[in-house]
Amino acid sequence: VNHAAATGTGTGVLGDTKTLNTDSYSSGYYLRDITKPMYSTGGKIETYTANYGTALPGTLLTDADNVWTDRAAVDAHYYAGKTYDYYYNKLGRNSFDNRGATMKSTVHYSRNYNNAFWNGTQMVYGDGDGRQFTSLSGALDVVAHEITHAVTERTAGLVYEYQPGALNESFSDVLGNLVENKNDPKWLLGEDVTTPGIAGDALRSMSNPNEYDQPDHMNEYRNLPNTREGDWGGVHINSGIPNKAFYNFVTTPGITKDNAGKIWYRALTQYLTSYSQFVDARNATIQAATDLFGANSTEATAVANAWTSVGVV
Ligand SMILES: Cc1cccc(C(=O)O)c1OC(=O)C1CC1
Ligand SMILES: [Zn+2]
Repeated sequence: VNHAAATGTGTGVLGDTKTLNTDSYSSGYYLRDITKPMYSTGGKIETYTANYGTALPGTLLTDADNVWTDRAAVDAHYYAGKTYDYYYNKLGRNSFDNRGATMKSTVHYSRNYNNAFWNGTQMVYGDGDGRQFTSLSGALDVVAHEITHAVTERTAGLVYEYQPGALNESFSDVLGNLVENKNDPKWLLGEDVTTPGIAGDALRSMSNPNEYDQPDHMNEYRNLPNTREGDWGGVHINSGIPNKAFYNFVTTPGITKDNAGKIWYRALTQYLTSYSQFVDARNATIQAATDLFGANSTEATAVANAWTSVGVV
């Protein structure tokens, strides 16, 4: 059966209408995007449902008339495509492995599941419990955050504990917001899917980490145990420090989001390694800015000042 690219429409988690890249087959459509450059070597974007179970990847979603009503699936698919586009067009990376690997997402994972994760092979999204979260694929910053965990795993390999783990989390928050590209002065994370009953809140804030109980300076670094209860040494807590450094950098006059993304991406993929500490991230981002814009450039100077401002010297 020959595959042909088709254009469908779908309703997203927040009730919005989106145009979807789908794949037509004999008697219907697959939720499969075969329009990306990676398709030249077989790479696709595919979206599955776990049907509220935990077997992965579950079932590839199909539809008879190319009008898609599974809201979590619509957003997982559409936002994975947007994330692919950012990495390819802005950073020259071809999927998470830079070799055009197929990007698989599964929605409706388990029940009332307040979590989203990269499991080493694919993205997985819960539907939330309707109080803490709504379906987690409903936010582009969340989807790009998860896909960036895959990029980090394939490049720097920052281990998910203590300072390297907090850097791992921070790079996902940074790229999550750069891909989402909202005019959000607070650079929030997860604002579209957290507490559907409460407006204006989020999981984290890069402009003011303290607002969500994260440190924003080394003198507030939290020494936590490398356990589940200790958030693996505080990877989602101490990430406030590199997050604040990035915020201070990207809001410096003369610094553009695109150039900030290029610098952070170059540091992640060319200089950082498994056990890099915050000070290594300082040096890696200064070196990346120097490589791209010169030693005394506005960028290189602003990067150094940003890390100094959060006590990483
Ligand atoms: C919701 C959630 C729970 C646990 C881990 C993560 C994780 O991926 O680290 C997670 O997703 C996020 O943090 C995204 C950015 C909002
Ligand atoms: Zn994460």
